[in-house]
Amino acid sequence: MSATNTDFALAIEDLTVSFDGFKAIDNLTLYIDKNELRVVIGPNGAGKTTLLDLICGKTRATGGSIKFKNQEVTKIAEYQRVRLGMGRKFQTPSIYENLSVFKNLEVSYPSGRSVLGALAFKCTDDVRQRVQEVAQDIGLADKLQLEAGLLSHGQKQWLEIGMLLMQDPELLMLDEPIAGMSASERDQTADLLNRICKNRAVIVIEHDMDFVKRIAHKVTVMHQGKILAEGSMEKVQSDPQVIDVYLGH
Ligand SMILES: Nc1ncnc2c1ncn2[C@@H]1O[C@H](COP(=O)(O)OP(=O)(O)OP(=O)(O)O)[C@@H](O)[C@H]1O
Repeated sequence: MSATNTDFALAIEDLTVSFDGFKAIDNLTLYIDKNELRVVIGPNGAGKTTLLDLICGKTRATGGSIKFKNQEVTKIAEYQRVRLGMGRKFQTPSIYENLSVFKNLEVSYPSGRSVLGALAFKCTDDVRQRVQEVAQDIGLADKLQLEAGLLSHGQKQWLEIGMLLMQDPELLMLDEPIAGMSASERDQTADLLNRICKNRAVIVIEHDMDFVKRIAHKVTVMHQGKILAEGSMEKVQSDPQVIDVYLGH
């Protein structure tokens, strides 16, 4: 396999990052297909969050390469990666609590991204239509006029995913999306993720194995900054090394 293959949404090769000599990501190679939902699992400190930090540009790699849609992005800034079509959701929601759900989605439309764009921004029919589509996807179509601060914890997480979807990203990264959610919110989040990975690649970091089973096309198991195992849920679950370092605990 080679990163010249244009069929990958994301091609990561020999990626390394050192913090004061400690390799949090150690020569890691990973390929994500278009429209693939990949779940990354592994014990605490395995390097999962650091991997997403490197992909989105929050942290700079010490070595190796990250290609997004066959374009080298390893050295470009975080905002430039967003413009190319990457979206990253962090664990704490960053919604505008005192604006309506509609407004939260509207201000996330790409033309509002620059200061000039935001000043000149008009809520056209295109924007309204996009807000409606995204609201359907995230299950908040009947909550558009509600103040976002009044949503439940789970609904706030979905709204934040919706704000990323407004930009129609081709790669979406989610770090523990069901943390703190009720059982029914977890079920709905699984359905939501299964819906939104139809048009884009999605990488999810998750610890809840029942949830992983419901969403993963493929699972990558990380350990000490490297990939320990990769493949279907069944394959990694029955891998003795994975049971030893992660699932058996
Ligand atoms: N900026 C940094 N400076 C120094 N060390 C760091 C930095 N970021 C991460 N690390 C270290 O890198 C290792 C991997 O951390 P990371 O948060 O990526 O693990 P993780 O797999 O996401 O763990 P968890 O499941 O607990 O979130 C840890 O040992 C962490 O202490």
